[in-house]
Amino acid sequence: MIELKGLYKRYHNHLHNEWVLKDINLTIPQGVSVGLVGPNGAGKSTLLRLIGGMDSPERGAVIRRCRVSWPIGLTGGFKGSMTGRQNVQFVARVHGGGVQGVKRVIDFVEGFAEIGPAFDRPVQTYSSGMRSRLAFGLSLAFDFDVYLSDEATSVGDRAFKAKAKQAFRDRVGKASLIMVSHGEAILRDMCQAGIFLHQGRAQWFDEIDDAIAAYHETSGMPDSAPLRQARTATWEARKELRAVKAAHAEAQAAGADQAHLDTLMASMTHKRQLLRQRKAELAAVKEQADDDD
Ligand SMILES: Nc1ncnc2c1ncn2[C@@H]1O[C@H](COP(=O)(O)OP(=O)(O)OP(=O)(O)O)[C@@H](O)[C@H]1O
Repeated sequence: MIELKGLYKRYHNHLHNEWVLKDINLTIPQGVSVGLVGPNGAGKSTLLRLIGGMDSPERGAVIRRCRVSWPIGLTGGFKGSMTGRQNVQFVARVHGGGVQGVKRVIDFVEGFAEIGPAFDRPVQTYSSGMRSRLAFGLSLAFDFDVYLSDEATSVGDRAFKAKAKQAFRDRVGKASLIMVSHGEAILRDMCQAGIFLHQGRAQWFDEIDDAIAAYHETSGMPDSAPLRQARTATWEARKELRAVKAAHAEAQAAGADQAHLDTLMASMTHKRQLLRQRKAELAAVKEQADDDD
């Protein structure tokens, strides 16, 4: 669980002296993945940095009752003159875990980043995509309860993004995600709840769809009734699929008999088909809405 208590944040410079965040009070429950939404400059990245402890609030407190990662893909912390391997080794040592732990982290990052011999070259010779691969691998090498992800820092090519997404999916049930993205599809895909940031204030929504709808509402492009309906139907289908997946994982862990597992598998296939159908319907409604504009 993460508690945000009376958070205030502003930056002091010649351009900026306004509150970016004003009196934010929220509790993020354990195991719930959350998307941060809001317009450019609303303070999403700022809030994520405060949650991760990369920056401190002017007033208030962030109480972390779990292990929280640094923002995934953050490349700023690497030492350019050291190789990828040396950088990873350094972070792994700082985190403890002994010789075996350090070796496990290095092996994981080398395998995950897939940058070949460049792993043994100085980081200052890397392209931004290569740095990003190294940083992603490094974040995912540690078992955090909550991973932070900011699209501003998590660049990478398509194939690599898919790999990172899969890595998150594999952790569902074990860890959760707090994510900043303007990509609504990825937010819907990865998050259950949402925080909508607007004019320094934060509003919590149990459903990411409702947070996105609130954002659309205030940005002057409210969703039409058919679009809202199609979104809700897609959301319901996604929720049902998640529930069956969780039941299957639980049954498997508890050593349930094969017949029960088969029934759950069949149900999963059905729910997947249903979700595909709902997504297609949603895409059609969106296309219609775009044509009407
Ligand atoms: N280091 C900084 N120094 C001064 N001002 C900053 C700094 N970081 C952010 N800001 C300002 O704080 C406000 C919130 O920025 P932030 O990056 O948190 O917003 P955001 O919602 O993540 O935006 P975007 O969607 O454009 O990425 C902006 O007005 C920005 O200019």
